[in-house]
Amino acid sequence: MPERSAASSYDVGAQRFQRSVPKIGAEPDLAGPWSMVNQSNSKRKAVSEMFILPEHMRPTVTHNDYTDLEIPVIDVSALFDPPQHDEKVMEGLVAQVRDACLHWGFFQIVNHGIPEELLERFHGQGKQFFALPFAEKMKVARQQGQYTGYGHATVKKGDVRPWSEGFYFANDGSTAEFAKKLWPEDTNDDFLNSYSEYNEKVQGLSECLMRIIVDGLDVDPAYFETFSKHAGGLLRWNFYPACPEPQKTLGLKPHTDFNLLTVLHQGDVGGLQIEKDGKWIPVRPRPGALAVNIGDTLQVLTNGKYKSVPHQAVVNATQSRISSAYFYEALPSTVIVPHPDLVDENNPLQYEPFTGEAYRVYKQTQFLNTLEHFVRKKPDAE
Ligand SMILES: O=C(O)CCC(=O)C(=O)O
Ligand SMILES: [Fe+2]
Repeated sequence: MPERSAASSYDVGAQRFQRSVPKIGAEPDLAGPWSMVNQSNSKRKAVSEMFILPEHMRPTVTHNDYTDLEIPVIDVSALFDPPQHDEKVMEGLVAQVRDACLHWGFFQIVNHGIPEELLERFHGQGKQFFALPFAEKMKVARQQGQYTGYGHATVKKGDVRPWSEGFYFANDGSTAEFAKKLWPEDTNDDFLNSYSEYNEKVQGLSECLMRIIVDGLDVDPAYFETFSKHAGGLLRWNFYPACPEPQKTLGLKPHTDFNLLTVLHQGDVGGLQIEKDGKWIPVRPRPGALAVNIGDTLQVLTNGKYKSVPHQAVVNATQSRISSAYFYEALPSTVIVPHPDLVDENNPLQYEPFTGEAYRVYKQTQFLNTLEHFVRKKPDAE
């Protein structure tokens, strides 16, 4: 249960909704970062108790147990090449994306226009950052009420620790501040440049993806502009050190993402798993490809038509791994309400209105199934 809560209400059309919304209570978990616990002896043979999950929560499928199940891989070059004016090619792309959103909530993309060199350069900076001594990294620790910096925004005191560390970036000047704290003598241009180049490219790509995702819904696209017009993104590096007992812990516990859509650079080591029909499916990394998943906000805007896919990250005994997740999201203050054209007698309104802010806060208390908190109660239960 949240420690503190506040009532908040939104007016939407003629209706007024009241929600109990927890305040930002999650303290940055200074007891948590992986390197603090493991700084003195990262080669130890056993995993500290605080990372060990109860048996029923442990991973059931290893990081590289790839199956033949066809996770969609979509060539999106039509977004950039001259064929974008060729209706047939665009229609084909929209149809593939629509199919993936309906059946998977997830797909991989190739020929997406972000150079592999840039992906590698940005990851290289991540590797250097996480290799810094713990005390150095703590100079940029996430502060209470903030979403940027070093730490895990979704981990609370008392949780079993994830076998990972995170670093959150926002495009608001905080990255330059972090660079100054980490490298006061010389602000490490490579760190700042690779972040801003990658951020700009991945933001542009997310905008294009959002447009083709919306095109596949066959509804008035203008409605979505309210949410995507001011959309921005939070970026997170996830670092998963090699783990002596990978079967007892998880790099990231099962969750859905909160936002419109996520563009993930998996790196070249497996670890990402998505849930499909009640089974965990490892996603085989493809050189240069990016993974895309639908987030909870888009699930709500489509009134549940497109599903936000549950996913998790497992770790392995020999290789560390780094991933970068770009969370393309509506302005946190925007009230999220399903598209009216997707609500009818056969598809009743599924969610109560909420803001991204309220959702983010709630996510800190409940990592998986966060959206359940905002599911509309059946009229007879009201
Ligand atoms: O690292 C991964 O493969 C998954 C990352 C992820 O799910 C996240 O950052 O939300
Ligand atoms: Fe995620």
